[in-house]
Amino acid sequence: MNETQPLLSLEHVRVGYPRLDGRGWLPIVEDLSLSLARGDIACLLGPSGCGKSTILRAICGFEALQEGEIKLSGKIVSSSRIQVAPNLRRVGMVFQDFALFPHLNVLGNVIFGLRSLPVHTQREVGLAWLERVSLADKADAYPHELSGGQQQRVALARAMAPEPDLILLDEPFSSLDIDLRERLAAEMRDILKSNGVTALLVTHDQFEAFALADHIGVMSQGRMVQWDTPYDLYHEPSSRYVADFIGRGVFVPGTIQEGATVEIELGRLQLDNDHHDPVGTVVDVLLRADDIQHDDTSPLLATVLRKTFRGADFLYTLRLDSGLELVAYVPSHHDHAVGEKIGIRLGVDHVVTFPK
Ligand SMILES: Nc1ncnc2c1ncn2[C@@H]1O[C@H](COP(=O)(O)OP(=O)(O)OP(=O)(O)O)[C@@H](O)[C@H]1O
Repeated sequence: MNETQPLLSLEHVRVGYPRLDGRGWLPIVEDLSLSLARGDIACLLGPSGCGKSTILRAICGFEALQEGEIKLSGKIVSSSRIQVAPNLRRVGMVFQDFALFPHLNVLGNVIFGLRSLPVHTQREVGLAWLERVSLADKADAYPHELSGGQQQRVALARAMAPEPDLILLDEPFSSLDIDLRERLAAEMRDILKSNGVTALLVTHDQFEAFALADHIGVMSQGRMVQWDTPYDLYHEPSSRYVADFIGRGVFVPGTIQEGATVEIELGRLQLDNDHHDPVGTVVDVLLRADDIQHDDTSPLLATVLRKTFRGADFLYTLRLDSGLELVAYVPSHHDHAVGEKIGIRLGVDHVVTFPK
């Protein structure tokens, strides 16, 4: 096994579905490349219909490629000419609806993919997996007797028991309530990491992606627009699309000034050393909700236009006298009324600009 070789790589992959009128193909995934190291957890994030599930299906071997290649451990498993059967790929899949077998008990579900092993080994492996997902006491229960979160963990154990090289998870938490989702996302990361499993997950919930993934790929209309760590995706979005899609924020106009700074209505901000726009260039500056801080002593006042209670904080939408609108996370004990003026100041750590 070559340790430096990616476990999964997609190179210029193109997938389409036949058009209903029979005239050619409807392009769904276009020129998509990505690579995943052994033990990494990655997440595809993007709006509904951008082709995330189609990519998972292509990696599993359920969809053929029109162009490009998919390699697992360096070996081509899909191309326009090669299509290795799904059951020979050593890829496990957890679907959105878990798809547990209702007539099998929990242990029966988990050992479903182990039929080539002796019966006592199947049982041993199955029980060990139930232990890992904290469901050892539910081995004899049937799926309908379990909560959504428990069913989800059975589905995960079932997919992991045959020790696939790669596990694919298609919106595994989408049918669960929000508290459970957050907890399970963290649990899932621990289970995957402690077992050294490589995983690719699809979601359209960015917080789920942040909680789980080492790398996130943001997609738009079948293309990968940025493949990065969660931190860099948030702090260094490469396009307006990504900046808009990830986190809350607004774009405010600014002008590049001497000394690698940018002047915006709220003050002057220091740019990174690698910023090369000439002085006088008009740009848009990304101001995240966490770049605006509430400060009662600040002379800079903004009117509260809207507020959303989020538990620990409020998301305030604010308007300056000039009409410029901003968003700000403010600790929730600062409970100001809509229409009230509050003091704010800039607390930008890393300035991101985009061409106007
Ligand atoms: N079997 C199919 N035949 C024709 N079109 C399909 C088929 N499956 C999916 N599509 C279309 O392909 C596009 C991408 O679908 P896909 O399920 O990959 O998107 P997604 O990003 O996973 O969306 P969501 O987040 O809503 O699940 C959609 O426009 C969908 O209607």
